Amino acid sequence: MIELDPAVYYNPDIPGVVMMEEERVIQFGKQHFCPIVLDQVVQNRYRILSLLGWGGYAMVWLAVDQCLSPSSPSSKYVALKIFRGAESSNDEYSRNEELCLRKLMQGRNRDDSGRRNIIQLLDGFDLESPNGIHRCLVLELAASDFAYLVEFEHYGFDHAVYIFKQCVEAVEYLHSLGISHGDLDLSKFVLALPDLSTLTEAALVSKLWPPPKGTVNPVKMKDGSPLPDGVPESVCRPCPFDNSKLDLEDRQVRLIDFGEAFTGTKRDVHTHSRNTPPELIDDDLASQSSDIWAMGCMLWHLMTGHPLMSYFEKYSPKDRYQGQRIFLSMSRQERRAKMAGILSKKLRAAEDDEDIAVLLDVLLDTLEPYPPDRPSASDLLSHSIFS
Ligand SMILES: Nc1ncnc2c1ncn2[C@@H]1O[C@H](COP(=O)(O)OP(=O)(O)OP(=O)(O)O)[C@@H](O)[C@H]1O
Repeated sequence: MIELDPAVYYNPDIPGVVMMEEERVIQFGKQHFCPIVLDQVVQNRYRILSLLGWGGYAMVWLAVDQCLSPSSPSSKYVALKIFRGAESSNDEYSRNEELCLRKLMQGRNRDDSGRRNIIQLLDGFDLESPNGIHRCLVLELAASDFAYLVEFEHYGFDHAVYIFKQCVEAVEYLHSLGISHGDLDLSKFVLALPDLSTLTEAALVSKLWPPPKGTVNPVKMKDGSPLPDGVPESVCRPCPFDNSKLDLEDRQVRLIDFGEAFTGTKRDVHTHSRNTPPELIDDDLASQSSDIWAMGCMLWHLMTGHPLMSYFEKYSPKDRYQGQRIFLSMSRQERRAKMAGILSKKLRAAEDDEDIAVLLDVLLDTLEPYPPDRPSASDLLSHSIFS
């Protein structure tokens, strides 16, 4: 039998490794990701148990806090969001996220609906590697994000509305403190976990899929030379929680990733392209109303399992905003008719069904082309869809 070499090769030209199964390049080198391996202890305190996920700016790891004291505000198991290396500890992107989270932790009352739907920041520190200074945020640990979950789970109308209401509450809380998220998408809402602190490490890790140790690939150089500084000895794939192994009676939602957040209005905000509002396509200013447009796109995604604008695209578009442009070229009535047809099939209901009518009202209001015509997050909360 031929033995397959499990190694992945570091390519200094990228610089990074290509993760074939994930169809992704993970960059290591100056100002790229921090070289972290499983079982490593970070800050003499957090031992790494698994990779949970990655984005453009950071890798997020599951860790156990080895220095937990009864007075500590932290939890036994946490998520460590470790940013790319920066030249100084004042990196704009990570600072922005941290400052915003700190403001959100301090604002309004602890028990406010909305505040509890924001991921908790527990601590923050700098970590040095040959790749630079990495800001590291210690966050409340959560399960998978909803963009991933809707691929496998179908939510009926009531369940989707229940989840969406929590998303709106989180955004209303943010907006009440003058902050816009700037990058709302289903992938930014994660499922809260029940208290797992009584579990042993082995029991906790058994709730992840795939098992983390099985995803580890050694990293080598093609020519057999030693790895350059800043490249980890091994890489692994994300192993999020497997919902079927969790007790998730009451589905609570948490909003994550405040790297694009801003106050007031802002140009050049990097939204997910499937949720980019018309004002940003036109290179105009983003505002709280831009978040509301994204909420409309998300509500559709949650109800149907697919991004809204993909239903408006024709063939394989070269223009990444083709869906939005076609959507905007239609009148409100034409949009309503097209969306009603799709929703009635997806939700197995008649086009004039009451649930569909109220859902279409929310969708069309949030997706008004002109930003001032969209409702605020607090207007949305008093909509009859939630009553
Ligand atoms: N607190 C958490 N608990 C569990 N998993 C998390 C947590 N925070 C983030 N993740 C996972 O890590 C992934 C990347 O996190 P995040 O979106 O914050 O990174 P990012 O680099 O800022 O992303 P982007 O490039 O989209 O801005 C998420 O999609 C999610 O799967």
